Amino acid sequence: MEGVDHLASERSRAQFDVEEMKVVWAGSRHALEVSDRISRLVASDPAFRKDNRTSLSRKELFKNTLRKTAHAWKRITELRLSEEEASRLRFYVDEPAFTDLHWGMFIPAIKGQGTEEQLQKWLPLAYKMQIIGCYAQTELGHGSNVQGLETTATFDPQTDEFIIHSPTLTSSKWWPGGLGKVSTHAVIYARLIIDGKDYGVNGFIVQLRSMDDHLPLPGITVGDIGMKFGSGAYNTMDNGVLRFDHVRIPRDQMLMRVSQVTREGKFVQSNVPRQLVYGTMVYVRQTIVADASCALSRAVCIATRYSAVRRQFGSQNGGVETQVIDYKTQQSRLFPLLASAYAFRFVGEWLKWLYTDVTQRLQANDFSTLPEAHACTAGLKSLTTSATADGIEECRKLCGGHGYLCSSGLPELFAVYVPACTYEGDNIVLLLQVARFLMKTVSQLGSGKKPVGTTAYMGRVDQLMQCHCAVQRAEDWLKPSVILEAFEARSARMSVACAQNLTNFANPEEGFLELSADLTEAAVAHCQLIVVSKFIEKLKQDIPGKGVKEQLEILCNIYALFLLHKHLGDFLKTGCISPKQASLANDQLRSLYSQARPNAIALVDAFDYTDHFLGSVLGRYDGNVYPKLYEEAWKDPLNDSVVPDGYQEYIRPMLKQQLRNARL
Ligand SMILES: CCCCCCCC/C=C\CCCCCCCCCCCCCCCC(=O)SCCNC(=O)CCNC(=O)[C@H](O)C(C)(C)COP(=O)(O)OP(=O)(O)OC[C@H]1O[C@@H](n2cnc3c(N)ncnc32)[C@H](O)[C@@H]1OP(=O)(O)O
Ligand SMILES: Cc1cc2nc3c(=O)[nH]c(=O)nc-3n(C[C@H](O)[C@H](O)[C@H](O)COP(=O)(O)OP(=O)(O)OC[C@H]3O[C@@H](n4cnc5c(N)ncnc54)[C@H](O)[C@@H]3O)c2cc1C
Repeated sequence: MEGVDHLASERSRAQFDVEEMKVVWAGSRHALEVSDRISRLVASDPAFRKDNRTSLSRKELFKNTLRKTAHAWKRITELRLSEEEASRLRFYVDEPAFTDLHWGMFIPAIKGQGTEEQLQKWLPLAYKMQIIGCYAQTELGHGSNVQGLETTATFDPQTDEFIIHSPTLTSSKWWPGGLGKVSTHAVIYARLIIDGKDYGVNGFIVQLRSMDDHLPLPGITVGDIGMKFGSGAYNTMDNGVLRFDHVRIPRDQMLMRVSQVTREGKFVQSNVPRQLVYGTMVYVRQTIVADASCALSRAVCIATRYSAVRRQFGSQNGGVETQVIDYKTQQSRLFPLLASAYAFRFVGEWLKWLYTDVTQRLQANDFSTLPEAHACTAGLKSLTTSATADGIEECRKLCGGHGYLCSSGLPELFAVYVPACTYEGDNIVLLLQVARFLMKTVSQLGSGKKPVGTTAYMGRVDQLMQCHCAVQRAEDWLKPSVILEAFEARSARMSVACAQNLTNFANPEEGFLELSADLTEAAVAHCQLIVVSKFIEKLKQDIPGKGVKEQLEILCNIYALFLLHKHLGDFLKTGCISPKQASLANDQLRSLYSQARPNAIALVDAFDYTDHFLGSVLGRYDGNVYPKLYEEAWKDPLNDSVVPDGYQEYIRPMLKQQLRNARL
């Protein structure tokens, strides 16, 4: 039935003001207005149609993305959209494209690592898209180990140029998005060689293709690396391969904020830390955390709406069957994901603040918070993307068989999202970075250096090593101070245990390798503490709107107690809580699920996603799932003809053969 809201009765049960929750989710009333307006603009523009993506060939798909990108850019310039509006437009168009790397990495790399003159020369061209750039760091042989990159940039004092060269097959640049078919320029990471001496990896701006006919410039071999996981999905992106054969670039195309090479070929290290060469990754990891809440909330929105529509079993005397959302098992799988989406939203907001703060400090030559910013962005990128990728797959299963159909929107969402666990730093490699930071923090505890920021709790390590959880009744688990202490004690005890175990090794690096699995678990505990504590901090703010804060408190408690339940081994092993307290936490969690139940649909409505953006028959706002699923099936190209192509060649002869055999 068109026009009927099948979820109306669900919506009428909400105990809070959904419009106010939309403001909280968007970040501000202004952000909500922008999001709302731009999402409708995209949804109403046929050029941004995306329901045919999974059935296009790679070539059609890619050309389609080029068309959409050109159209998007035209609309952005015609409507004079602000940076905020353009970035919302990119979000709602919902298609990975070379522009992501141009705006998301190429420009930030120049901004972060270029000198004033370099910014003035390159940024205006890039902002007007008169050049298109990508970020070419990873090679066939090395991705995680950036110091292992093999591409060389050798200074030639005769001509005042660098010679960019790929000395081996494994030095071929491999993966950069936008490189394969589109980019005219790239920020290339290469080993700087002067007079035979290796000065490590630095960034260089290199032109790749002619501005006249788009052909690769002399000495450059470039192409796409081939089809990736899933249909549609990330195949809209031209991830590329690139080789250099002694390509010359002027000296002033080395990004020289961190280190410089003079006309005489002298290497000069600025007073900024070398780690700033890795600065673009810090920036992008922070955006990836914010994006995790978007991808997870989208999957959760689909699974929640569908779980309220879907009925199985439980019919009494011929009455209606039970909505699957009413099963406690469904709630215990779905509601923690709903809570995680909100948790990641708020930690993403906080991380954006942290990044802005560190950037301002860097501009004033204060580098003190860079290690903390690196550890937080690396750890939270790892934690949130792993949880989101797993969460999307769980949402698919929560939708039963229909979740496996492309029309549910979940397979493509998973395929697009899952590489986030690998790109911008493999999630395990990033956790090991956090672990190094934690071990350093623990080792400095005795030195009088007070830990600050997200490790400030380590300053109370003596108390945290001995404290006893005060929970006696299930309701005690609702106290933020109780939750915080349990998470802080767990994290501190796990880090201290690793640090103590490391002392058993004569060689600390050997010890680090041997204990790396334990170290990643300590890093996860620390990152989960950050997410929980930032959710709790958010609730200390003034949050207007009837019932809004109460719902967020329920979600915060679900998030924390779900983690406690999932990682019970950690909490029990480190003696932070007793088995009895664990069981009380579980009782409380069940009660929280019951409290979340009547609000579930409204809590996903607060994401304010259009049906166009969700791209899911199961997640439709009106819940009119079955007629639309039925309709969608008939649109499949296989149903263009009643009798399939190939019948005459393959089916008919087989059937005839069976008939002959039967007669024999
Ligand atoms: C179709 C329609 C379109 C419409 C469009 C219209 C137009 C749109 C307009 C606007 C739109 C705007 C859109 C924007 C969209 C943005 C989206 C962006 C999406 C991006 C997608 C992502 C793609 C993926 C890209 C990549 O993957 S790039 C490659 C990333 N590679 C890695 O991450 C490599 C991982 N490895 C490492 O990071 C390091 O090598 C290592 C693991 C850290 C090891 O380093 P090293 O060998 O040096 O070792 P250590 O000894 O461990 O470290 C030395 C010290 O350095 C410290 N450290 C390390 N890293 C950092 C760091 N990053 N920052 C600071 N410090 C760091 C470390 O802690 C050590 O310190 P110490 O004190 O202990 O010595
Ligand atoms: C879709 C996509 C887009 C990308 N876009 C870009 C781009 O635009 N530009 C760019 O430069 N790159 C890009 N990349 C490359 C990406 O950044 C790397 O693939 C990523 O950093 C992982 O590195 P790797 O492939 O070398 O993995 P590897 O490091 O080879 O990982 C393989 C396995 O080894 C493990 N491992 C590695 N090192 C350690 C260690 N020290 N301790 C324990 N375990 C370890 C990992 O956990 C993993 O399980 C992209 C990749 C993908 C998938």
